Amino acid sequence: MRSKLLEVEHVTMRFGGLFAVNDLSFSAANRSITAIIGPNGAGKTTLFNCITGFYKPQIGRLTLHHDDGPVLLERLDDYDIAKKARVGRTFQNIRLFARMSVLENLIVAQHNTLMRASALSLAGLLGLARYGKAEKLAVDKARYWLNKVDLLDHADADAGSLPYGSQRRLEIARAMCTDPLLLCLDEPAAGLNPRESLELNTLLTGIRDEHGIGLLLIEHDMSVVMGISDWVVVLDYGRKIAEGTPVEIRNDPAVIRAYLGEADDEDEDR
Ligand SMILES: Nc1ncnc2c1ncn2[C@@H]1O[C@H](COP(=O)(O)OP(=O)(O)OP(=O)(O)O)[C@@H](O)[C@H]1O
Repeated sequence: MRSKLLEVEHVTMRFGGLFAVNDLSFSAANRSITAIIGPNGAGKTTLFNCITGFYKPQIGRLTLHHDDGPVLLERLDDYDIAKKARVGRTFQNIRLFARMSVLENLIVAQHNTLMRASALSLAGLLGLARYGKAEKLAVDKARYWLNKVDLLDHADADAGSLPYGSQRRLEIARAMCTDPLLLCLDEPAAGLNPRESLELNTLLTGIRDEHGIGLLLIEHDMSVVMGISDWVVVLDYGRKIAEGTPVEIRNDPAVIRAYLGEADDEDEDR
């Protein structure tokens, strides 16, 4: 069943006099893919940075609905947003540990769980059973996600040596290893060729359908947005100008105007 997972209420983020996000409200459901689209500079990444704790919005509320109650994201420190609120993220510019192996990148992502099991490393150092079990689970989970993103054969390669499209998939696997309830993806299709974009669509719909989490997606590639989104929110100059299903958004005059930069009536009258 789809229920409200993320609620964004009247969020405003200003940089000096510039309203990067301006009185923005919408919600994203669990078990669904919500795309945030809009022209360059519309405020999409700033919104992600507010959700993931990199920025604190000056106004507004960001609520993540867990089974056992709501979590107010803007009140948490950024590291707690991943750990306690269970919000995962990938970045516009890939941020892997390039000199670590593909598998190691996924183990490091689970460092919180391993640290807990090691009682802050003493048990780990002593090789206690609890730590050994947690370590095995971490490796199993890493291998599960490597298989999902078709990188199991490259587990021992340096992450930095992978082709670009594979690094993008590895970033998604790394985020999934943290067991997020909400996965925020910042332009996951950037730089992918059409075949890789199609594979990405399959991966993301699989995550939605098999793992039952919510995905929030910033994306310029309309084949991805229109192909896999359940709901689309459109921003322009920090404000929401439309939201709806992909079909509704494709035909929305305000959206077409924002993207094509059509002259408004005032300009036409001159
Ligand atoms: N740290 C900052 N300081 C000042 N202005 C900023 C900062 N971050 C973003 N902005 C401005 O806020 C506005 C929104 O930027 P943002 O990066 O959120 O847009 P975007 O929709 O993600 O754009 P793109 O599609 O190009 O990535 C832009 O005008 C940008 O220049």
